[in-house]
Amino acid sequence: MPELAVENITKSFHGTTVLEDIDFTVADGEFFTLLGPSGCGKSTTLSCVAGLEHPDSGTIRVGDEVFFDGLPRTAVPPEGRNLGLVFQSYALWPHMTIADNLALPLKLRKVAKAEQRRLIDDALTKVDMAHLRDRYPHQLSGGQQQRVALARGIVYSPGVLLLDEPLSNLDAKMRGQARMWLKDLQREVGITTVYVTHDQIEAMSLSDRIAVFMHGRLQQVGTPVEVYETPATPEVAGFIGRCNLLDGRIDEESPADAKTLRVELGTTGRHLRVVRTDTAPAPGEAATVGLRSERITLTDRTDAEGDHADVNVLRARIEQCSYTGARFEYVLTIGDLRVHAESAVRHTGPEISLVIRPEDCLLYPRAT
Ligand SMILES: Nc1ncnc2c1ncn2[C@@H]1O[C@H](COP(=O)(O)OP(=O)(O)OP(=O)(O)O)[C@@H](O)[C@H]1O
Repeated sequence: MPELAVENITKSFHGTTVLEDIDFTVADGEFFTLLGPSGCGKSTTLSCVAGLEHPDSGTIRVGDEVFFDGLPRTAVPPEGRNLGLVFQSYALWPHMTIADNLALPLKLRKVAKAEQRRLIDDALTKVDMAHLRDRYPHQLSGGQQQRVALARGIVYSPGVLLLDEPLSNLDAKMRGQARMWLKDLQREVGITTVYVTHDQIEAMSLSDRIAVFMHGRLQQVGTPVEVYETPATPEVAGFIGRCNLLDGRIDEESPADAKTLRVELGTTGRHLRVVRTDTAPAPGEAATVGLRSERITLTDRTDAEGDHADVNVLRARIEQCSYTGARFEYVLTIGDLRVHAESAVRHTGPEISLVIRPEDCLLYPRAT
């Protein structure tokens, strides 16, 4: 299966731009996720790949086969694209048995009867539903209906599987289980998959690579580790995981040649030493520091503030502490800055020390 390429697509609805210059490629067999908050354009992008919507410009192709081209205008209809589609609503026909629901796309493709039976059994076996082939959709649980919808998406061996929030109707526990078998299924079938979700845990645990969308633009494409460890923008850092975004200014005294920079934190009069990056703002310029809540170490010790053998130590006040079972989540204040932190240990405060490694601080120019 050649790669799926989405090249510079733009799309407006009623004069409002909802996709701006979206550009990515999905490799053969890859699990590729479009992730972002509600309304950022994920589903519209998927619909453009499926042929249910047409971009205003750009190109969508699989290898040399062009599905859409703005110039000259080419638009292959959805049924000509050989894609498997599974949506949040399972869209199974209620008056048909599970086997008949799967037979429908095969009949449309004029597959011989005996072959239909073999393909249906094969697809239902893959999702562990072969024993329920003669039931009707209303006789199945939500999770079982979702498996059937997936079996129907792969029964005719499409070139690419497009999944739009397929697990979002399931409860939290079922979603966790469904994630695991979906990943196993995708590996077993080896099918190129484009997956839409606003759930970062789902994206992180399922994907080979993630495309992070915000306001109709692609912010970053990378592996789960890349988007988590080196988010391209403060927005990506803030969307994936729990990340404090602290406004500051690069200290005028920061030496230009050192590996680290000092950032004055807002108006607190406190400083944080952070690792210098290629895109670091110059001394005196406004900066945003991203600090993941789980990378902050909390200690009751009353170490003096400042640099301590390669770590920062800051004193803070505990404003709130919530017990979530696995850990305690804290809201802390450093002067007028609010910081979220977490720990496996209960600290009663009211004063506490934060230990922060410079390499755990993400540094960005502050957006004006
Ligand atoms: N048919 C349409 N007509 C007008 N506006 C639309 C249409 N479809 C989508 N939009 C708008 O385009 C923007 C992107 O919508 P889209 O459904 O792609 O977002 P999304 O990221 O998938 O969000 P969600 O996670 O809530 O489904 C939104 O502002 C939406 O209101």
